[in-house]
Amino acid sequence: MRPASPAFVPRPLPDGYRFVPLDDRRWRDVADLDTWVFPLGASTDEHASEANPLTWERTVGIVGPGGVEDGLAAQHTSFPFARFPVPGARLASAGLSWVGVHPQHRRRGLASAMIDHHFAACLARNEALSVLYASEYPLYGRYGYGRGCDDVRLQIPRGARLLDVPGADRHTVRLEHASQERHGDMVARLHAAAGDDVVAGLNRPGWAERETLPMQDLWWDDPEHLRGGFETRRIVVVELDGEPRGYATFRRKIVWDADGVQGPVQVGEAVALDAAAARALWGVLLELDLAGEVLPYLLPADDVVLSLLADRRAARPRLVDNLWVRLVDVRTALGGRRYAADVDAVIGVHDRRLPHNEGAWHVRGAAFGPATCEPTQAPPDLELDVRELGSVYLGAGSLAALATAGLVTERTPGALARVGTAFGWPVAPGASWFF
Ligand SMILES: CC(=O)SCCNC(=O)CCNC(=O)[C@H](O)C(C)(C)COP(=O)(O)OP(=O)(O)OC[C@H]1O[C@@H](n2cnc3c(N)ncnc32)[C@H](O)[C@@H]1OP(=O)(O)O
Repeated sequence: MRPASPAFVPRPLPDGYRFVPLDDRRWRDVADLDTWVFPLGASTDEHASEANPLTWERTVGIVGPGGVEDGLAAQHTSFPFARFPVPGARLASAGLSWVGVHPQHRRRGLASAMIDHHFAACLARNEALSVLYASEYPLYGRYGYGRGCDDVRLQIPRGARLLDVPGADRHTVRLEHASQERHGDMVARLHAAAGDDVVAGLNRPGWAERETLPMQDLWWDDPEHLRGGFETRRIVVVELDGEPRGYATFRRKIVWDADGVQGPVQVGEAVALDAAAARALWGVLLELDLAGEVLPYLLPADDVVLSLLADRRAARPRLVDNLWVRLVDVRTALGGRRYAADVDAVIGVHDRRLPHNEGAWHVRGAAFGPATCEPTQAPPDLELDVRELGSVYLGAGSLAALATAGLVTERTPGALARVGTAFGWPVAPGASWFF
């Protein structure tokens, strides 16, 4: 054991600002600030008429010196992921989102105070992790978030050849307008099943489910200003003996030019329960008439389509940062995941913001079995900042690579290889939807 750490004291707001709780009556103010923060092209009225994805008790505003009448100076919310997938397990986590400061009030510490407020709320709710999509890459490292995984974006030429998979041609295909009423349950069921058991009992870390109704409403909402000239959302469902085995949402846009008629097809979320279903699904997506290229995004870095494409290079794969991860409670987070190799190591963690995370942690567990994490006074085998821990936590990233950049220090020879192997995971992490 070691002496208790000093308590976490959230950074205060600048003079004249105060936090305010928000509820349904403030939805228009929240939507209005959102139009200032994210210039999406919707008017306040249009934005306020869209599905409200917020859980109010997790949504906090800031008002400035002018008081409530001046509207909101800043706001943030978080999505409740009670069952967020981490390697081999699930942990209560908070999906931080809607972080925004009115341009009138920027660069005076409002966001920093909000992030501390968020960490305090996570600790009070026993959420060991906070995860997010970063609007701009440099924003969140300073708060201890690490780039937890990448997703892959593709530009697949229409008609690109796919490898044959036995049984694919036994599937039937339905092409329909995507509808929450009609497809909501099927999509939720297949999405969850695809993340739980990617292969032989291995889950996909980061594969966040849309756990609450507001999250589902957010995903299904299809406002015109977010379509960028594309059609309304469509869905392809592949079935075997009448049972859905995969789906993909997509939108098309027609382009008429001197080369003829062609256009992009955006693929929103593509999920299949096995290789044959995936082959059937992508076979349809790549053969849509009047298409030039097919543009899936938010695919995990090991998505099945990458292995099915006969010419992967022609699909011009590009890696983009997906979820960012912050260990708010290192002890629960390190003890709450599983490891891909036996682990028995002391990890020294530096955390300038959350003092209870600072210090040495003894992590023990057998390969793919439950693990424990206890504070210790033993000397660390490895030392790193909590940000680097976030970037390897979901099983992507590499401690060795971070060490080459001086971001991880090996104190016990061999620890980097052993612990780095244990932190990996055979299935690439990634989330399939923006929150
Ligand atoms: C999970 C999500 O919700 S992602 C969405 C984030 N929101 C957006 O991108 C919306 C547009 N931007 C904004 O609303 C604001 O500029 C925010 C939220 C990014 C920052 O708010 P501010 O109140 O100005 O930030 P604050 O004054 O607390 O600055 C914190 C630090 O971040 C830095 N910072 C702020 N904005 C940026 C930026 N766009 N790029 C790089 N650094 C930035 C500041 O320089 C400061 O650095 P320091 O800690 O070294 O002093």
